[in-house]
Amino acid sequence: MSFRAVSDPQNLVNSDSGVRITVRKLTKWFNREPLYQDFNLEIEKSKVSCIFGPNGCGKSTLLNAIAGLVPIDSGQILFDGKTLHETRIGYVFQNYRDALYPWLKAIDNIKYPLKVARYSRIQQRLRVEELVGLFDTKIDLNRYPYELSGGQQQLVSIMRALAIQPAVLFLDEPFSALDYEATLSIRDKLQDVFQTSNLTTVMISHDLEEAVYMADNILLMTKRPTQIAEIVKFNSTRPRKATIFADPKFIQIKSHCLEVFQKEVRR
Ligand SMILES: Nc1ncnc2c1ncn2[C@@H]1O[C@H](COP(=O)(O)OP(=O)(O)OP(=O)(O)O)[C@@H](O)[C@H]1O
Repeated sequence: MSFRAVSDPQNLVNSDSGVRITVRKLTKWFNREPLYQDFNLEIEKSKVSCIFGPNGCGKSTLLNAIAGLVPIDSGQILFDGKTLHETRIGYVFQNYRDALYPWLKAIDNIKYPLKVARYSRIQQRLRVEELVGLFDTKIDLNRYPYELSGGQQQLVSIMRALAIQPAVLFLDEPFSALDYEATLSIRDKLQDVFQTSNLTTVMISHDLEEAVYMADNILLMTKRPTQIAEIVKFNSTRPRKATIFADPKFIQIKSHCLEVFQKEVRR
C-alpha cells in the first residue's frame, strides 16, 4: 500500500486537481530480458485510462513503476513535471484480502492515511463522513475486514485510497476477485467519483468490455518489449449504464480494440 502526502493537511481537504503523467524513456529488465525499452507514454490529466494488453506484457509492472512500487532501470516519470514524492497518490490492489490491515476496523483502515498525513481527529471524522456520503455505503465501518464481504472490503480499500484526496488513483484489476453483483455496484460508485472529481485514474483490466466501459482512454499494449500499440478514446458521457453495451459506438470501439489486441497476440 502506498500513501503520499505533501504540504499542509489543511490544504488537502478540498484539493482534487488531477495531474498529467509523463513516462519518458522507461527501461526495465527482468532476468536479462527487456520488458520495457525506451518506453514513452503520456497519461491524460483528469481522465480514466485503462491498460489492456496480452498476458505478461507488463501491465502491473508499468502501473507499479509509475506508482513507485517497482524500481526502474532508467527513465523518468513525472506528474505535471513533479516527482512522485511531490504528488498525492492512492492505490487499490487486486487482492483486497492482503491490502487492508486485518487488525484495524474498517473505519481505522480508512483513517490510516489521514493519520499519516497528520489530519486532526475532526478532519479525519469529517473526511470519513464525506466518503461514506460519496459512496452511499451502508457498511458498518466498526467491523473488522474479516467480518465484511469481498465487495465491502474492496469498497473500504477504495475509500482508504481516496481518503487523502489523491491527484492520481491507481487500480490494479480492482474487480477481478469480486462477484458480479459487487463488481457492478463498485463500478457505478467509481463512476460517480470520476464524474465529480478531477482525479487522474490509471486502471488495469483483463476484461476488454470493462476497460472500454470504464475508460476515457484505452491504452492498448504490445507484446514485450512492450510499447503502446494504440491509445483509443471513448468519450461517452458518465454515468454510463449497462445499456451502453448495446450502443453502436461502444461496440465499434470494443471491436477495434479487440482487432488491435488480436494482431498483437498473433505477432
Ligand atoms: N519480480 C519479478 N521478477 C522477475 N520477472 C518479473 C517480475 N515481475 C514481473 N516479471 C516479468 O515481467 C513480465 C510482466 O509481468 P507483469 O506482471 O507486469 O505483466 P502483466 O501484463 O501485468 O501480466 P498478467 O497479464 O499476467 O497480469 C512477466 O512475464 C514476468 O516474466
